[in-house]
Amino acid sequence: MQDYQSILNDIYNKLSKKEDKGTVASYIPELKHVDRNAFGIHLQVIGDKTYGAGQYAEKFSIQSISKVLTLAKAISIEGHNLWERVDVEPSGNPFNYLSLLEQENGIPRNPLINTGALVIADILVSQLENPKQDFLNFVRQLANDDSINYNEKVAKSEKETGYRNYAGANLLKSFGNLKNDVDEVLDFYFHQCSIEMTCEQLTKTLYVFANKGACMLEKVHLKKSQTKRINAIMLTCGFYDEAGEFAFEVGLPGKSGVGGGIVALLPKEFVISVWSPGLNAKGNSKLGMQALEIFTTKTNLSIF
Ligand SMILES: NC(=O)CC[C@H](N)C(=O)O
Repeated sequence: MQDYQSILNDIYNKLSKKEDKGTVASYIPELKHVDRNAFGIHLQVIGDKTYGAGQYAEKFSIQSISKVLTLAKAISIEGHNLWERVDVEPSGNPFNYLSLLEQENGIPRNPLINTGALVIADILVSQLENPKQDFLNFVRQLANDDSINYNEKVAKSEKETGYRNYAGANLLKSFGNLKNDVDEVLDFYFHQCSIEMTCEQLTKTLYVFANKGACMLEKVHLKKSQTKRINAIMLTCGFYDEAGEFAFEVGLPGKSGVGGGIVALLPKEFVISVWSPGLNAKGNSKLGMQALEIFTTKTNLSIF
C-alpha cells in the first residue's frame, strides 16, 4: 500500500522551495496577477480516497485543459465524423503555431492545439442550443459541482489580445473549416479557456477519462472507446512540442494549460492535478512537470 499523502507532502515541500519556478503567462493580461509562489497538488484514486497538498483548493484558470472537455462533448455528439475536420497527429510545434495549418489545407494536426480546438468549438457552437451554458453544464455534471464557472474578466482579457487566435480562426474560415461566424466561435473559445477550477475540481472532472467514460457518480458520459481515444490524444498531443518529454519523464496521458495547471491520469487507477503558475519555454507548468515526474517515479505508476 502506497503512502500517497506522504508522497504529495514530499513533492510540495521539495518544489515549493525551488527558486526557479518559471514565468507566469502575461500575453493574456488578466493571468499575470496570479501568485507565482502558489503550488497545489491533488490526487484522486479511482473508487477510493483523495489526497492533497498545498493550495489544491484554490481556483485557477484552466485555459487549454478545457480543450479535452470540449473534445469530449463534441465526440459524444458527433462520434467519429469529427475526424474529417481535425487530425490526430502530434504537431511538434507550439500551441499557437499557424504555418502547418496553411500547408495542410486548413486541417489542424490535432484537437489540443489552438486551431484544432477552434474547429471543436465551431462544432459545439453548431450543435448546442445555448453553447456556452450547455457546455458549462456538461463540465459541471462531469465534476458533480455546480460552482464551476467562467471568469468573464479572463475571457474579455483574451478577447482583447487574442490576435493569433483571430488569425487562426480566419485561416480556418478561409479553408472552409469553420462553419460559424469567427467572432462567435472565438467568444465560445475564450470562455471555455476562462473556466476556473481548483486542483480538486480538476481531478474530479477528469475522473471520467480514468473510469471508462463514467463520472464519479458512475453516470456514463462517454463510450469506452471514446475515452480510450481521448486518452491517446492526451498522451501524444497534450503538451504540444513537449509531449515526447512528458511521456518520457512522466509516462501518463495528460493536459496542460497556460494558467499553470496540469492534469494527468492512469486509466482505472488515479487522476492527479497540479498547479504552479510559472511556465517553462514550451508553455507548460515548470514545477508541475517536475511534480508529476517525481510522483510516477516514487509510486512506480505509469502506463509504461
Ligand atoms: N496553452 C494554453 O493554455 C493556451 C490557451 C489560451 N487561451 C490561448 O489560446 O492562447
